[in-house]
Amino acid sequence: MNGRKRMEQGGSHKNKDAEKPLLLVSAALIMQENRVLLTQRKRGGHLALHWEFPGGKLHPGESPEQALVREIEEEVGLQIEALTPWAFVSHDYGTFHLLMPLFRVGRFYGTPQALDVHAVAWFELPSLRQLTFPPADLPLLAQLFAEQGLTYP
Ligand SMILES: Nc1nc2c([nH]c(=O)n2[C@@H]2O[C@H](COP(=O)(O)OP(=O)(O)OP(=O)(O)O)[C@@H](O)[C@H]2O)c(=O)[nH]1
Repeated sequence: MNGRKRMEQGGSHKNKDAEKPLLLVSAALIMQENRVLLTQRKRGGHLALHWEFPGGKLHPGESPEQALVREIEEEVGLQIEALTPWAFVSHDYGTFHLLMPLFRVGRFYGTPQALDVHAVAWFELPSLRQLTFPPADLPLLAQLFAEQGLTYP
């Protein structure tokens, strides 16, 4: 069976041995003048009101890059280009396992709007220490800070 046939709605597929869904999510590192663009998750549901890197689940048949272009347009109304793989997360959330590539965005067009998120905002790196992030994001934040010669938290 090929990878596409094993995909389920919402970008997840079964890990045959553990029977734990693998959730495939694509996320964006969008930076401008030393500030990073983050979105805040909606009220209710998983990790409500946590800040995170904008992005979302892969739809069946999409590449991570295609999913990210679609999600960023839907969530914050930006058109993004020149995606470069930067890091990835592999995190066990208990009921599912998250696999999330984070792409650095080379170019974007438009002004961020909170279209399908609770909020969207630009943050100076040190101010990220005051925000609440999903546990899966902590290694990404450490890597982002280290790149700028800073430590997280
Ligand atoms: N976009 C994004 N998702 C993340 C990050 N960190 C992290 O753990 N996730 C997890 O990856 C999944 C993202 O999928 P999503 O945003 O489409 O999930 P959702 O539950 O809001 O979608 P849904 O309402 O369509 O079901 C969530 O389980 C979320 O908790 C991150 O930095 N960015």
